Amino acid sequence: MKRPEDTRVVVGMSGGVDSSVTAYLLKQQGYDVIGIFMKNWDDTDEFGHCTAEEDFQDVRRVCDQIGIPYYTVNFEKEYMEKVFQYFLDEYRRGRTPNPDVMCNREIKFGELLTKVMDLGADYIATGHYAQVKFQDGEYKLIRGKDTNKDQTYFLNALNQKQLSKTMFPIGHMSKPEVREIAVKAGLATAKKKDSTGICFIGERNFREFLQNYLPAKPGNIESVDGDVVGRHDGLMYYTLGQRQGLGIGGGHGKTGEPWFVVDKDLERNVLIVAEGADHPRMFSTSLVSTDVNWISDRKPISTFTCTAKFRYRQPDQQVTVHIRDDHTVEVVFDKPQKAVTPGQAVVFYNGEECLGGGTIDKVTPLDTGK
Ligand SMILES: Nc1ncnc2c1ncn2[C@@H]1O[C@H](COP(=O)(O)OP(=O)(O)OP(=O)(O)O)[C@@H](O)[C@H]1O
Repeated sequence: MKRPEDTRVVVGMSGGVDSSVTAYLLKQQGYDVIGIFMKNWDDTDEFGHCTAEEDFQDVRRVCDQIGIPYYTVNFEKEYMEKVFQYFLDEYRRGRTPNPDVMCNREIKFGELLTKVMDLGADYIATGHYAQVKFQDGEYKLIRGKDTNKDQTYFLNALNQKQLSKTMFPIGHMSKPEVREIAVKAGLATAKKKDSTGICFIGERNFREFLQNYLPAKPGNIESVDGDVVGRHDGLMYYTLGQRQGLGIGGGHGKTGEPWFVVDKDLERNVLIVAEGADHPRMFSTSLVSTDVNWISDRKPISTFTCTAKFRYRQPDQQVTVHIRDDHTVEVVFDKPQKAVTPGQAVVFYNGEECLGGGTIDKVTPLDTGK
């Protein structure tokens, strides 16, 4: 084991409070710390205003305060090719993608990690709420201690090589603890608001954003009984389980309850809706994923039980995983699940350990006898 002063750690700094505290703590612990800011997206608006530039100014301030050198790297081209194209392709296929999983695998722990190693670093560190532990001869990805903030869901596509080079220095803390450290240390970002939403969209209107890249194809909205109940302005704007924005009002239905999206018929360009938040058509009993990543090199080879999440922040659900081949699994739910959405990630857990995950490809609807 190298001593901290001989260990170079490059911290991915976003200009937010979490990565600021990450850098601060590592410096306090005596590591040779360097800050690095990635620019992945040009968001300069018509007034020349750019949030990436403001974020970089915050990185600069914090690094000066802590007394560490900092760099900036531009991965706009790589981000466009590896994350944004995938994001658009998934929407084209009528799915609801999760760009954060891809960004972690391809950019933060792909391009950035490679760059960091070029800078002669031993480790990359980020402000993710997750933990890496070396146990039984391998690296394990463990949930962040703050269950409210745990980000292992987005880190499910990492492998042993990436985890062996990764530190999550705030993973054993709660968000209020992290803020308190930032305040006590007087860091420039101590009071900065948390970022929300998909990073390249930011606070912008999602519909307007998507419209710039994908042509919207209007079509019919049909009820589960096949009646036309309205028009939609493009399937990509809707996600399964969604209530608002159907614009069909009441009066068409049988029960007078609000309408919810239960399916998308891509071939006919039809949005299928049903009345009521718990309509049986919204439920499924199993799913298939064809791009599963197992974090351990000792991959499961036969059926096993564990818990899983089908969306971020969902409570864990009990499932049985049937291994079909190296990357394909069928996941059978103990209880029918609501609005399991193709394109989103299914992520597996054994207690506190994240085992890996994949993209939800197909779901089996609950047999409603219809
Ligand atoms: N533009 C960037 N450049 C370098 N590292 C980044 C960048 N964006 C995010 N990261 C790293 O990835 C981590 C998780 O990113 P996420 O977008 O979830 O940020 P966050 O939870 O809001 O954290 P923060 O408060 O640091 O912004 C950050 O803490 C940071 O270490």
